[in-house]
Amino acid sequence: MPITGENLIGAAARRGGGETFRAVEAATGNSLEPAFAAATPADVDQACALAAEAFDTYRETSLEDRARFLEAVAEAILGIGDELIVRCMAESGLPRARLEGERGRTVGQLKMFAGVVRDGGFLEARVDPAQPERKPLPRPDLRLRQIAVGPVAVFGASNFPLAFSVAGGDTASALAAGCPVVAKAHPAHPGTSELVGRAVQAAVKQCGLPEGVFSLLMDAGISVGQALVADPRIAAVGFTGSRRGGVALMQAAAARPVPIPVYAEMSSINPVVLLPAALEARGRDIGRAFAGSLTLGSGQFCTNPGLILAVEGAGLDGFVEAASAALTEIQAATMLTPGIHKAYCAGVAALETNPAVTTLARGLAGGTHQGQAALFSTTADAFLADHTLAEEVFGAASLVVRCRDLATIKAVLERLEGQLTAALHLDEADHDAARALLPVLERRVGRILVNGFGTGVEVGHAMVHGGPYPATSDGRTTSVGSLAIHRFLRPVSYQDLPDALLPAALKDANPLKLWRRQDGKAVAPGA
Ligand SMILES: NC(=O)C1=CN([C@@H]2O[C@H](COP(=O)(O)OP(=O)(O)OC[C@H]3O[C@@H](n4cnc5c(N)ncnc54)[C@H](O)[C@@H]3O)[C@@H](O)[C@H]2O)C=CC1
Ligand SMILES: O=C(O)CCC(=O)C(=O)O
Repeated sequence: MPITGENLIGAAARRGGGETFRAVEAATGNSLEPAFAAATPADVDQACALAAEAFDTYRETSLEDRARFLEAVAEAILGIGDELIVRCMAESGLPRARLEGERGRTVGQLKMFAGVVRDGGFLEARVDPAQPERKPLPRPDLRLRQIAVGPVAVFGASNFPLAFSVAGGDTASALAAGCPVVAKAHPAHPGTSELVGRAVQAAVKQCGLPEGVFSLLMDAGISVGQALVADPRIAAVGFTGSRRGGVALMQAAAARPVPIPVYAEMSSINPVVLLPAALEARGRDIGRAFAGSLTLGSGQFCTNPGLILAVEGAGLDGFVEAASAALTEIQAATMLTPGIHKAYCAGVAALETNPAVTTLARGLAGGTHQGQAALFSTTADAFLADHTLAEEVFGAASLVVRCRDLATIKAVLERLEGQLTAALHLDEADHDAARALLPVLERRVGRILVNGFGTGVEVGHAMVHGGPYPATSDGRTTSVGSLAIHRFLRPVSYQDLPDALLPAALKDANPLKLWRRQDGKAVAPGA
């Protein structure tokens, strides 16, 4: 499939009239063909108009048709073949195996949402039948279902060019909810975005859906994104990226005459707590495993373990020695963009020159665009006194905070901002200590894990990839897993509507065969 550099607006592919830009080969910094042209305000307007036009038809597609559409998108992505992986490797600098795995995750995610749609449970159908005889007042017939919120703007992430981009988790969950999507391609991988966008476009056509169900807009700057979020037809936003970008979109969305929700996944340093018995028994092993997680994908994961908390002592020394030894042998790896590499180097330099911080280890030095791993340490007092030490350094850098005792670990956790994940390394003798930390962690993070690291999010029904601000803009939700669909739904009640006018999910005969809540109790279809 040739990459043309066009915007995909409904069923059309049209060259933008805005500024031109080229993708950059991550490893060399060289420009790649072809030239892309940014969408114009008229393109944004048309994509939003088509999305609004498609909305009422698309949101009432049958559950089976919508599920088949999601599966068709998955098949179309696979149908691109190796060309997708090759282009994505060039644009992102990520290795083949990682991108093949990420493609599998993207396709699996779409198929999982197809299953969620077929199941129909997300509609949360509730029926409170009328009670005309109730005293002192009769009760009306009340029924509730969830409906799609409207067209959703999705911002692809730089660090997951497939699973968190054009047809990634935000798009899959929005389409599953019944929302048309207008995607804004990340300028770090426009060719990958176009290939995936064309696959979605083809699936829309193949399934006979209105063309406005999906559009894809290009821009190397921020004006298309700003226009998209400001457009009155956009009803919600999905975003993964920097805190600055996410906050800018939150502000743009809040400043509209009709504000809309922004679901932004932003920064996180993902504390890892090493508890004493585990540290004593296997500190070195944990250190080696940590070095692997830290440097995965050149550290460009928002789940990257950026902060280690432990009580000082021989166990922690063993961890540090083993982690440092492993890191000094790890090759530097190409980062996603020159900008991200520059930001990483600046973050590392700030830690290196901070008088309260000691450099424990650096990975092997690399080429111009390669990130060199870094491990630092500081004391709890210094960490608590300097808020810059708690800022995300996006890449393979981490800070060990030496604590006096468990109470100090708890005090540090209490002071952290919201996080996506927290990991506890523990043995049975650490259970009491862990029990004391769990309430703090529950308040601070979206996912708590034991004897592992947060990198590599499982896509499933019980996953939360979210967390309190600034990990995300709205800690009540997740951007990964089936619960993500709820970001793009809202409940509507139907009072005393005749059966003929009720949506199928709520009709007396329950034609969709849904589990429903009748008077608050779960009732099986046919019961
Ligand atoms: N925590 C995380 O998951 C991630 C964090 N980052 C951090 O973000 C930095 C920059 O990386 P990017 O991927 O380029 O993220 P970014 O936040 O700068 O950009 C992401 C997307 O949002 C758009 N955007 C950004 N600011 C905007 C604004 N004010 N108005 C409208 N649209 C806007 C961009 O055009 C792009 O499409 C990295 O160096 C890293 O520090 C990046 C990726 C993931
Ligand atoms: O660790 C993962 O699998 C996902 C990480 C993520 O969501 C991100 O880096 O943006």
